[in-house]
Amino acid sequence: MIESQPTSLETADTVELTEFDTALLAAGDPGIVSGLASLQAQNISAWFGDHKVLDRVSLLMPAGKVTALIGPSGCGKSTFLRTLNRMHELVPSASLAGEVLLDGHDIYDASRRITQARREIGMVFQKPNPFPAMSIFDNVVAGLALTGLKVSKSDKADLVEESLLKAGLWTEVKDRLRQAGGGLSGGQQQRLCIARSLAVKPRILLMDEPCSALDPTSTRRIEQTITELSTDVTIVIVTHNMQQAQRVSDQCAFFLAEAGTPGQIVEHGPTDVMFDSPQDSRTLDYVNGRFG
Ligand SMILES: Nc1ncnc2c1ncn2[C@@H]1O[C@H](COP(=O)(O)OP(=O)(O)OP(=O)(O)O)[C@@H](O)[C@H]1O
Repeated sequence: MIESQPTSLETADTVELTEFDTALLAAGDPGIVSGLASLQAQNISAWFGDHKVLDRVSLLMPAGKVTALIGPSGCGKSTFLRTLNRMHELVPSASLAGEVLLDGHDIYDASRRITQARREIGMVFQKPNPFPAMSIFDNVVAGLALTGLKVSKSDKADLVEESLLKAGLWTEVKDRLRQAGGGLSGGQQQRLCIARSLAVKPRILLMDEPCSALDPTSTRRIEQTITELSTDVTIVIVTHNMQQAQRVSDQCAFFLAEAGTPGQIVEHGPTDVMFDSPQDSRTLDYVNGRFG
């Protein structure tokens, strides 16, 4: 089959909530379900303008497991991650081919709304990005309005506690919930961002190098949080830290873009196999730090 680049992003959609979205969400959209889910990328290709950066990448990210995306700089890991919750299309020149199945349903299907994908598939970024002047409490619930979810005032307090507990931050902040999020340490801010993502009850959590701006102690605390979360939410994490991939992930996918070609997955499999006895010598060289 010859693959052609889409002339425009057929997935182009508005990020703003329409009245229709808000009404459906408030009414309890039957299309939005909760609970553990798998994510399956099928033949994902991605472009920025004419520059093809991913070539027919397929990967199953099983429910309740942590999948680590590893590989040298520029091989398309972050781009791939951003195709998994429809963030790639926010770049004006971006285009995409392929499917991303959330529990078997394509998130790019024309009948599905972009807000639904964003609610079910949350994301935590490299640099902690809480709203600095906003209170810790308000930071946690900030995502509710953006995804159109309505929660009563009394339920909000429970949701804040539950989300901070899951993110491993509750005991450190429970007595200062009304203080500004910007007053927390970098590691605490990142756990606050995790709590904010968890408050909308995502089924998948995407994490793009979530510890790269943190010290070793904060990094270990986030890794512990990732391990605890994986019973509730399927996690996909991009990391350059091979020890971290070994510590937190159940399976790894090794990406490579050789000699200017678009990124592809060289191989993927259980983390211990990928580190101890991978099939491809390039994987062995990479995980042993011989390049990248
Ligand atoms: N917004 C953008 N516009 C144009 N090109 C981009 C954009 N973002 C990424 N690219 C290009 O896409 C390719 C893949 O980049 P990407 O950030 O996905 O790789 P990566 O493996 O995540 O790299 P790193 O590990 O350094 O973060 C690179 O060639 C990069 O220059």
